[in-house]
Amino acid sequence: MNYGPETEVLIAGLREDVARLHSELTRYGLIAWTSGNVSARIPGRELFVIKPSGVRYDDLGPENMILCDFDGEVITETPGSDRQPSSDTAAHAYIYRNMPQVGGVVHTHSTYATAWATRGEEIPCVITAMADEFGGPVPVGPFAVIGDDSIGVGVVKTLTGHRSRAVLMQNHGVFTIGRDATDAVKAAVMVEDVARTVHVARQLGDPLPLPQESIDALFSRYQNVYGQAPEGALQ
Ligand SMILES: O=C(CO)[C@@H](O)[C@H](O)COP(=O)(O)O
Repeated sequence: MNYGPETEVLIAGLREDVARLHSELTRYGLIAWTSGNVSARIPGRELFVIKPSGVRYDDLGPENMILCDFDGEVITETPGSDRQPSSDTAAHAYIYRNMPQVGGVVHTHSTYATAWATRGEEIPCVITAMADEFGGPVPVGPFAVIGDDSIGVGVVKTLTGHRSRAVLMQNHGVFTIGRDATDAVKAAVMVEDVARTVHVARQLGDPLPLPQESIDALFSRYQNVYGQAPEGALQ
């Protein structure tokens, strides 16, 4: 299948990005063995690229990322199409179909965030870094078994209209969304960081809540002012 020169260049670039971004999950200790996955939407097309299922991270490359449509079907006769796509492909596809502002999706079983998910407990917004990055608590999504739309349905239901780009899927792990795949990977890194900090704080006592007006002000600054080229909140 050929989508024309402009789209083919986009697809090639996103294959490179998604393959490289998987190494960020190992770099930040967010995955074990072949767990987790990253995908990126092809702008302007009902297509996305995602990792192949169960392939070691050291063996991932642009050529084995898999191009799928928004029904989660592999586009045949494209690089990587000889393998099975991620077992979360249906979830990623559902998110792209139902959240047009989302350009990237990440799933991990990162330790501290997944520990919060096992309790079905949201991470309370008690540090300024959470206000900056998530605009409030990191919410919990419903328990859902892998393999069909149900995880995607839970992610979309929880995150639509929510400031957070991360959701703790009960008894399973983390899903994050972003403007692009890099943004979603950042959310996965940051949710594990804050999950760990708040977990440690809770071992020593009761963390003090942040005033809502401070959370709002911190989120607005971080999303609209912080850094070199702020792009504003995702939603
Ligand atoms: O949670 C699960 C399996 O229960 C999956 O999300 C794995 O963590 C990654 O699967 P692949 O992307 O390699 O298929």
